[in-house]
Amino acid sequence: MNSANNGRNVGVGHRHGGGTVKAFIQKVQSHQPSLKESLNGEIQAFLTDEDQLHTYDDLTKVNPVTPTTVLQCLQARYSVKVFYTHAGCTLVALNPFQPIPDLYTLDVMKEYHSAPQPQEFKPHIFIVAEEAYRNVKGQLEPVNQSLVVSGESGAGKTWTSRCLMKYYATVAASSSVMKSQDTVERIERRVLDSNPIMEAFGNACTLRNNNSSRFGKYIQLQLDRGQLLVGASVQTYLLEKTRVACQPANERNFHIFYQMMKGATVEQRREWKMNHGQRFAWLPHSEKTLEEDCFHETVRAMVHLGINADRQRQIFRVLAGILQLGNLSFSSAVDETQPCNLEEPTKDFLQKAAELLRVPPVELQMCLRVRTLKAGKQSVLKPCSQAECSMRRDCLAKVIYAQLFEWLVMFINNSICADESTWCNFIGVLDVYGFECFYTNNLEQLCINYANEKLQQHFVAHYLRAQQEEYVTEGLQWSFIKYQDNQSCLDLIEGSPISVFSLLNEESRLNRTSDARTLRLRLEKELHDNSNISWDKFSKEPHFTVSHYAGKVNYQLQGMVEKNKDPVPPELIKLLQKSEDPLLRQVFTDKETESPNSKGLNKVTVVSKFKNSLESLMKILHTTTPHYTRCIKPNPDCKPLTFKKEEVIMQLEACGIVETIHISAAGFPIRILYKNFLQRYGLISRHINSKFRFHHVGLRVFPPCPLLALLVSLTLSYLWELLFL
Ligand SMILES: Nc1ncnc2c1ncn2[C@@H]1O[C@H](COP(=O)(O)OP(=O)(O)OP(=O)(O)O)[C@@H](O)[C@H]1O
Repeated sequence: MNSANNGRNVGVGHRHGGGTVKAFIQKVQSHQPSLKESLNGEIQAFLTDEDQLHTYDDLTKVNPVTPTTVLQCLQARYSVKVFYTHAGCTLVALNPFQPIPDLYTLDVMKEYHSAPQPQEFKPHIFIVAEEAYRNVKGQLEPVNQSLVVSGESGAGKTWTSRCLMKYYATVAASSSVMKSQDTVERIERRVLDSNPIMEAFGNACTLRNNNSSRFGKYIQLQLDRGQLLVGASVQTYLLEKTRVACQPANERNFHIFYQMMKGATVEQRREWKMNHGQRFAWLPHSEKTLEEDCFHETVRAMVHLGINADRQRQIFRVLAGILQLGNLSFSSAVDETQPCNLEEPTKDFLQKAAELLRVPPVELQMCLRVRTLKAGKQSVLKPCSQAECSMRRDCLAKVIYAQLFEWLVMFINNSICADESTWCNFIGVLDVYGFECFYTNNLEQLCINYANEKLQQHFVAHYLRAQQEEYVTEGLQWSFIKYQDNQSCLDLIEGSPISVFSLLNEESRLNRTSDARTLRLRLEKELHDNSNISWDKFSKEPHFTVSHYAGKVNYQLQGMVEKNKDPVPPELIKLLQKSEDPLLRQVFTDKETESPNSKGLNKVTVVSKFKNSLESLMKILHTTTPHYTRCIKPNPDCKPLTFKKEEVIMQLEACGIVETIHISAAGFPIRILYKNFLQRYGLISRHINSKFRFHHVGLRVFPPCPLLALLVSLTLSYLWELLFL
């Protein structure tokens, strides 16, 4: 990242372990060798006390705060199996990659929940949970809370989100007192049961995580006036549907397919037309057994959520139909006027797919091989090329899976969402896919990394920038702490009028086959003076490189525009609308079937849709009190209790943890609006209390007339002071 444009200056003062932050920052910023030497000396002195390093529960107490000292403390803690550490306003969670006995039990939850000052206990995700819960209880604005869990793939976000949900399902249980582990039931049980279903359909085994979420989610836990959990709602973001038809090398498809293969009864296999030992092209690595391959747990959760046996059968039949589609392959046509044929051994799969999806086999075959072009009022049939046939087959599978997933989320919401009149506040848990940088990256990674930029910006705006600006405005003694502001990178991606997204959308709206080189030239012409984007002049592949806050990523342009258009041939939708399967018919009713060349021109592109959904999310986040948890992956191989310094330091730097610690250490740990402070603590002072109370009385008696209200309040408080003080 270009630190020249991203470092911003804002102001400092106050305490910082033994010395002042101001002094420390001055030392770091200075280029005088003597000061540098003295800093090195301080670091060495701090690190010499090796036995003490693991005792730092809060990294703001580390002195001096440098990447080295922070890293050493975290490593020392990890080696004694301490996985949580405060970093000022943020909780750092190191992934142990093995179950830790007694860390998340009911007793531990109770302990944190009933403690008068949970902050005095050992750092834990339950402290974050409890703090948010008490904020709701305290009704201090903003009352609604958001728990933002971030980190790279495999760092532990989903695990952490599950812990948070279990915590609230236990301590805020409305149906039963916490008696035993099994008493979390009814609505709490249903809320928890949404997890295995969404993970079965939305998670997959990737190179970086055996249970990687391939979608983002924001769960709002709805609380009633007594802060009891009465319901929840889930919002999901950008499911990686391409995985259904194309799995990256050495990765798997979504868990649900493997669960079905492994957990089905003989009868189910017969119904799904899955012969024993049958191989499916879209199920690579099915020999691998994971603890996530638990079909019965998914079915049990479905039952709890009210998905009845008939619906379940429909869902699994459709999924089995998708698998059969994956086995279809086409031979090239004899000449362009003839449609491609299905390869002989795969004809049987077409029949099976059609039966499972309950569509006429002849029509299914027709849709996959022949395109209908509209010329005025006339329709012209045009045979598809071999590549187009495969593309249509994949597209059919993707659109079915994506709609099924959407339907499931809607069903889950209907099952767990409380009536609006019954809840008044919420605690939101945000678990979005972590920053991704692969050998080849395309639109999916661009969207995922854009989402991470947005979250980082929320953190920067809410904490790093806003807090320092507030100190300056309030005239407090404060000198500047530099931090990385990723706003310029966000502007590059989503800004107006010219940005990567706007240019991509423009190209997607043109009624012609996209050309990666043209787009590459366009990007370079329009964005050449933006320091956050660059191009490797010697690369043969058209691409662009973005300097994200978490590192540089190369994005390939080949296929990006098509992915952004995400066209679904209208014939496929029409076919599914005719299906005799009630579920398919239901999810495809009302779906647009216009040709992509007509109405489709105005179709919302993938990036526009994603941007809009993220903006809605950001609006919600801005109205809540945020709590940040940074999950850290201590090694890339997911090995238990293995700490690789280089891996950890990169993640700490990417999320600006050192800057966060500086600002937290130097700033005020508790910040409440004066009005709220008075409301909460006014009782302590008789003097303030009388004025404040009577001011309220005045306002209540004469709400439309502030002057009269003021007069009443002044007179009453004067009389009060005269009589009693
Ligand atoms: N606190 C923990 N205790 C024990 N194991 C953990 C913990 N946190 C994470 N893990 C292990 O690490 C694995 C990866 O964690 P998780 O799936 O939560 O990562 P993630 O950040 O959500 O990744 P992705 O972005 O790919 O979805 C888990 O399957 C689990 O085995």
